[in-house]
Amino acid sequence: MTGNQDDKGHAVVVRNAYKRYTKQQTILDGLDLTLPKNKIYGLLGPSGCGKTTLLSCIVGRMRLDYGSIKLSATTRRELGYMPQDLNLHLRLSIWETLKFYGYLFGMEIDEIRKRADELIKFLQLPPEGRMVQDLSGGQQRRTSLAVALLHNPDLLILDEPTVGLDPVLSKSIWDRLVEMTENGKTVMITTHYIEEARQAHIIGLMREGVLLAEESPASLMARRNVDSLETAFLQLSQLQEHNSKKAIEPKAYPIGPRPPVTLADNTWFLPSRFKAQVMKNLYLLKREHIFVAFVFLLPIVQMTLFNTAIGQDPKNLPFGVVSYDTPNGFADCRPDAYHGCLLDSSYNYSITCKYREHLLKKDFAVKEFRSLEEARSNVWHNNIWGVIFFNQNFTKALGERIDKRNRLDDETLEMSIMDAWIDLSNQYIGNMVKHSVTLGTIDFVHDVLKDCNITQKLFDTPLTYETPVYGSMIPKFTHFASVAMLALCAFYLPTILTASLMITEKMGGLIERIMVAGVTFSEMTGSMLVVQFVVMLIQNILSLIVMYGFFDNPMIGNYATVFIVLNLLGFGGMFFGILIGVGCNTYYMAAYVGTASNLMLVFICGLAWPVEGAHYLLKSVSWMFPLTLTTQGLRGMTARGWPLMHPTVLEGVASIVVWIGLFVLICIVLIKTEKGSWVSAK
Ligand SMILES: Nc1ncnc2c1ncn2[C@@H]1O[C@H](COP(=O)(O)OP(=O)(O)OP(=O)(O)O)[C@@H](O)[C@H]1O
Repeated sequence: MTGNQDDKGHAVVVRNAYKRYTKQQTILDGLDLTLPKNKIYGLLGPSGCGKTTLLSCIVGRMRLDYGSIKLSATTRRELGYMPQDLNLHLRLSIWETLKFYGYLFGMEIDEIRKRADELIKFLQLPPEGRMVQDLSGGQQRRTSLAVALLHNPDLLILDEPTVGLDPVLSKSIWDRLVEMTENGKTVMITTHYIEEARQAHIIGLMREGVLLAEESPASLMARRNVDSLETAFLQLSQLQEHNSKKAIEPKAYPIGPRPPVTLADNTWFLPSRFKAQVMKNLYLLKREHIFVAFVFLLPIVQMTLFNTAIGQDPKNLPFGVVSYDTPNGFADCRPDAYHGCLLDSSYNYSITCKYREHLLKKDFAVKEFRSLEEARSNVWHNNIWGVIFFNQNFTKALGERIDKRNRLDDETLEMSIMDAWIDLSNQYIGNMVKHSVTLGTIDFVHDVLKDCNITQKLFDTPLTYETPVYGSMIPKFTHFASVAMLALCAFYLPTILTASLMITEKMGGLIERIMVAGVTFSEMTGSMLVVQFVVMLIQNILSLIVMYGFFDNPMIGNYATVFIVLNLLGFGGMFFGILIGVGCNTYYMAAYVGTASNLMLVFICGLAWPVEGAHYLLKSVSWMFPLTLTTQGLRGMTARGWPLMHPTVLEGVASIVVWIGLFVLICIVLIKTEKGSWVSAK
């Protein structure tokens, strides 16, 4: 910020400051403020007049719309800030909080210990192991004040530090502030207790976005000829109201440069601040036993549920059989009796008994009906999934069909055919029933031919499927979807965790406070990534163990390379979570974005159904989405044993790397254009 020569010797100089949140209300209306060094400046004004807004702009938490702010402080360490709201991590103890902020300000542990002991005593704080959330409101505010005083800053900005304190403690705080100014410090303080501000060296009376007065309490009262600050303020307010009624032209709102408050250590990355953030994240994680257990249990539960609930063929489906070929129904079926070749003259049994055996082998719950009408009525009433019907003399007709083949009359051919009626309202079960009945019938015919020593191939379609090049002879849906499930979890579990952590910190104003302490976006996200990287590694290991160790999913590739690609997806998920955190200010919004994108990716990226089957327009853009190519690469690695250097796998890796870059880019654009932000205030 620029200033002139007169600004030398001043700790804070605000010139022609304008700020508004909405066009309807101007909060700072060309405000000028001067705070000389080594003084206490008491900023007073009615509730809602803009005191907090002004302080937020001074500490760099927000930016003016127009005007300038100059600080004598050149580094963040020289600035101490106590916001109006608590803005502290509730799940940290007093000591952990002080240690965290101490490290943020580059202090050594011995120094932090010494200052913490002194402040805990001075501010009468409870034992340092107590969590902030378990403190009373007053104790929380005192902890907040301790954080502002911890690093012994040259410039202290305190937003209502004495609210809710008993008068004795309040007085001792004021005494301490006076003492600090005698030792070269400067203090700016807001308070609702106007008379309390008598101890300030300068008073700024703020109203309707400007300062009505800026002078020492004594001269302020003397000039108005009153003996209380309250009365002086009242008089000035009345005068301002009178003058503003006379003003005819509304003032234009200026548009122009608004450089941010920049302090020397506002560098993009400082290892000490990064370390402090990592430490804080670990403290928080350590405290959340149940949450951590949940985070690690989630992939196990997801993978187990997926493998046990999805993709398995339904068993014991009720299926009807009507056989007019057995006069007394299946009661006549005696397994020892119907062995042998049905072409033999001694063969006197219904072959449909054998067919029933094959249906049972296909895990159908076979129900016998004596009439076709009754059976079909049961299909109609959803009691059975279908019915198969055998004509009278089916055994004889089948025997003739095998024996005579090309000399068969139409009637016998017709009699040797079974008819089936199937409920196809449920596509998956219907197809599965059809498939099982067909397979059962093929097995049955093979069995019959074998008993008669006739080569089975004679009655087969002229096509043989040899051992598959990749995959198993009977592919399962789970084999297709297992990789999709892995990819989805690897991407979304970190997304959920990152987005929720960011929004928690954002909503509590925590990010804003640590930002004032100098923490940058890269340090904050970097520290999150480090902690979450470990979480992600464990989650992905657990997912792989359950998916391939406990369940029979195809895995002929290299576990290490699959693991690497999964973790890349995890990084993609983390950066997507950061983007959600930057773009959304509430959990609701984040939940909607997360859920909507999840569903969209499942459909677009070929996770629930092969991309090859999608609409051609969708198919042509599907590859662009984050999970499509990477999942295809992973599928090739697990089911086909492709190495990391296989072109398709490399395409998948490149795709997620590009997406990570894109997420970072969008975050940066959102922050720079202030459309989204990693803090709530703007
Ligand atoms: N994020 C925001 N969006 C819109 N309006 C806001 C926002 N923050 C504050 N305001 C409005 O700006 C005005 C000034 O608020 P500010 O918190 O700066 O006042 P204050 O003087 O500190 O009040 P108090 O003494 O009650 O803390 C208020 O009318 C408030 O409603």
